[in-house]
Formats: sequence, structure tokens, C-alpha cells
Amino acid sequence: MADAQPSSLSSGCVAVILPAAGRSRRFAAAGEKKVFATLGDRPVWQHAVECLRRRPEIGPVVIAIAAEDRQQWESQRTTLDALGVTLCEGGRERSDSVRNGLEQVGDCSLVAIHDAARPLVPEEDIEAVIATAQRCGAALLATPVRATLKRVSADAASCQTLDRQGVWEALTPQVFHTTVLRQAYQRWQGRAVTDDAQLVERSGHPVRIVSGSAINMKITHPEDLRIAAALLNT
Ligand SMILES: Nc1ccn([C@@H]2O[C@H](COP(=O)(O)OP(=O)(O)OP(=O)(O)O)[C@@H](O)[C@H]2O)c(=O)n1
Ligand SMILES: C[C@](O)(CO)[C@H](O)COP(=O)(O)O
Repeated sequence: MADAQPSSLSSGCVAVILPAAGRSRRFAAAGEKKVFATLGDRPVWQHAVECLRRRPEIGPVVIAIAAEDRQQWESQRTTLDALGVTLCEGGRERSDSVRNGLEQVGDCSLVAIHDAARPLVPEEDIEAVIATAQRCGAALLATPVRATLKRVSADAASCQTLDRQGVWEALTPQVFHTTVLRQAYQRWQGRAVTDDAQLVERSGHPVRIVSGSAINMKITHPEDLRIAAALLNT
């Protein structure tokens, strides 16, 4: 699925930040935070880290966590240590969590941001987005929107069909030269953004799209866990 050349990067040169400090409001019906939900035989976050750890380019891994979840994370200390994960404090918005993580990643030349709630990212997509970011400074995985899209009136009494030509859904990992992402965060004025590429776009640096698999879904709603479980077994 991915479209980049093979990577010749040195081992451990990509630091990873996994934002995991969200409140799982859209997942709330399932009764627990989605990053801790069990998929197969382990938590969602663990799948995400294990997918990344398959790639030799991956170095330090930092997970940004909510203060209220600290005890639950510490109860998984053995697994965290085995996977070489350190924890940092998350923030109110996703971007606050990533910014805190950026202070922890040290001097790796590249940094990858990957949602802890995306447990199924294929290895070849990780490799491809890293290789493209290495060449271009900033890259994200994305997949073309497949559905027919409607803009619906507030009362749902009418709708208009949107043109989906050239519209892609952003995925993660999103990978950047660490200097590029740090600069984008320095210029950030605290306006709401839903991904890191948006901050880099705003800083004036072009962001490359790498076509990724839609299997790399995010757990957002309770039914997503059932879909992910089915995909895990294929
Ligand atoms: N303040 C926040 C908000 C989100 N995230 C993380 O960013 C990822 C993607 O965000 P999203 O799917 O929106 O997660 P939540 O914010 O938890 O979901 P919701 O909006 O339904 O509450 C998740 O791994 C989430 O834990 C984070 O680290 N810090
Ligand atoms: C970062 C992200 O996963 C890219 O698809 C996404 O934007 C997270 O937030 P969302 O509110 O669920 O879109």
C-alpha cells in the first residue's frame, strides 16, 4: 500500500511519541478508556507500541498519559519496561500531550507521532512514512476518502453532496525532522488542531502524503474495537 523507497536509516534514529492522554469521550459507552481496552489478549496501546517496535529505525518511545491514569499505567510497568517505553504527562488537548512528549525525546533526528489508539499500523507503512519524512522533512500516512460525503443541515431535513476529489483521511504515524516539528510547536498559538501535520503546514513547511492502509484504523467508537478484533485475526 505504501509508496516510498526502502529506508537506509540508522537503527534507533526515530523517536516516537504516542499520545494516550485523551478522555475517550466517544468510546465512553464501553466503560473504560480505549487505550486500555483489550484487543485479542492485550491492551490497545501495547499493540500500537509493538507494531512500531518491529522497525529497527525506532528508538526511544514516550507515551503521554493523563495524570488520572498514572496508577493504571504503573500497573503495566513490566510490559512498559520490556518495550522500552517511558511515560510523560499528557495535556488538555492532544497537541498539549505531543508538546510535552517533544520535551522528552532528546536528540533523535526524526520524531514520529502515533496515536496510542491505532493498534493495527502495518510495518511497511511505518517504514514508508519514515523514509519519506527523512527525505522531505515532514510526512504523514493518509488514505483517500472512500465514502460519498454529505453536508447535512442541522435538522437533517436536507443535504448537499461534497466533492471528494483529492480528499484524504489523515492517519498516523506522522513523521518529522525533529527540528521541523519543534519549530512548528514553537510557532503554535494554541489554536485547536487535530493532528501535528496541521501545525507543520501552518508553519509553512510542506507535508508529504504517503498512501497508507485503511486497516490502520483509530479506535474512536465502541464498535471500532470489534472491527479491530476482526482485522487482527485476518
Ligand atoms: N488531551 C489529549 C487528547 C487525546 N490524546 C490522544 O490522542 C489520540 C487520538 O485522539 P482521539 O482519538 O481524539 O482520543 P480521545 O481524545 O481520547 O477521544 P475523544 O475525542 O472521543 O474523547 C488518542 O490516543 C488519545 O489518547 C492525548 O494524548 N491527549
Ligand atoms: C491525529 C488523527 O488521528 C489523525 O487522523 C486524528 O485527527 C485524531 O483526532 P480525531 O478528532 O479523531 O480526528
